Amino acid sequence: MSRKKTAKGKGSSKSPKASPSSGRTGKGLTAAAAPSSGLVYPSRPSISNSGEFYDIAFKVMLVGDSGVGKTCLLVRFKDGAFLAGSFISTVGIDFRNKVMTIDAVKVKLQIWDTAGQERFRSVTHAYYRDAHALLLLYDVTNKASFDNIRAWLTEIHEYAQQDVVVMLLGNKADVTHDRVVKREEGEKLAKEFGVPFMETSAKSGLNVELAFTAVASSCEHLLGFFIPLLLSSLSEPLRHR
Ligand SMILES: Nc1nc2c(ncn2[C@@H]2O[C@H](COP(=O)(O)OP(=O)(O)OP(=O)(O)O)[C@@H](O)[C@H]2O)c(=O)[nH]1
Ligand SMILES: [Mg+2]
Repeated sequence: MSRKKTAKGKGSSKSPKASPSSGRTGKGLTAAAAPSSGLVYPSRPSISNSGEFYDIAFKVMLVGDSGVGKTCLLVRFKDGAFLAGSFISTVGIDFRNKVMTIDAVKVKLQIWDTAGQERFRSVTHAYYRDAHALLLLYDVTNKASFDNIRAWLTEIHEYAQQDVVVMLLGNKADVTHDRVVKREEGEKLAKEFGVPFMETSAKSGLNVELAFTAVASSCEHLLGFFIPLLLSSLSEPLRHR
């Protein structure tokens, strides 16, 4: 079943044609982006679409087979809710923003929710280049989605930046009876590829906040690089926060 999903949040793109780099030089930003990373570095705290101030922004992409729970994970993280009911497959690509505070720095995550269906793969490829981090999901109740992780990693290496942060997530960990991929198998695969791993559940909320926090923190190699610049140009209100 495949129905077109409408964008809900203020930060959502209205069509799959939204520019992959739309957050980089978005309205109100004076972005001095790193040439290779595409890091958004406002010269002073900027304001997100939701009206929240932020200091720095990262683009995170959710990728993985259709049905693994990418959209549900994003909705759980953004809205704290679970999309129960019939499966509405994502068409093209969509994004939502969320501002988090990490080490006293307001980090805006622009999270791109991609369509897992093969027919949208070329659309997704165009967005890899600008991503700072990728959350690669499989479904612990779907062996094929786990087996396809190698192919996803190959694709990531082909299209994403070399220093992109990748994290492997085994989603639907709340399901016990239909589980076909053991936690240890996920751990082993992640170890083989040298990426962090955790199991999540968009349904129960297990590790959802943690996964996004971890991925944002892992972007610290970018953040760390820019921190001296960031601190030197912070406006007074932020210093007093
Ligand atoms: N039990 C359980 N079901 C989940 C979980 N996450 C998602 N689902 C269900 O899995 C189905 C697919 O979820 P989606 O989030 O739409 O999957 P997707 O990866 O976005 O799929 P595409 O948009 O086609 O790429 C839906 O029926 C969800 O209700 C979870 O953590 N636990
Ligand atoms: Mg989806």
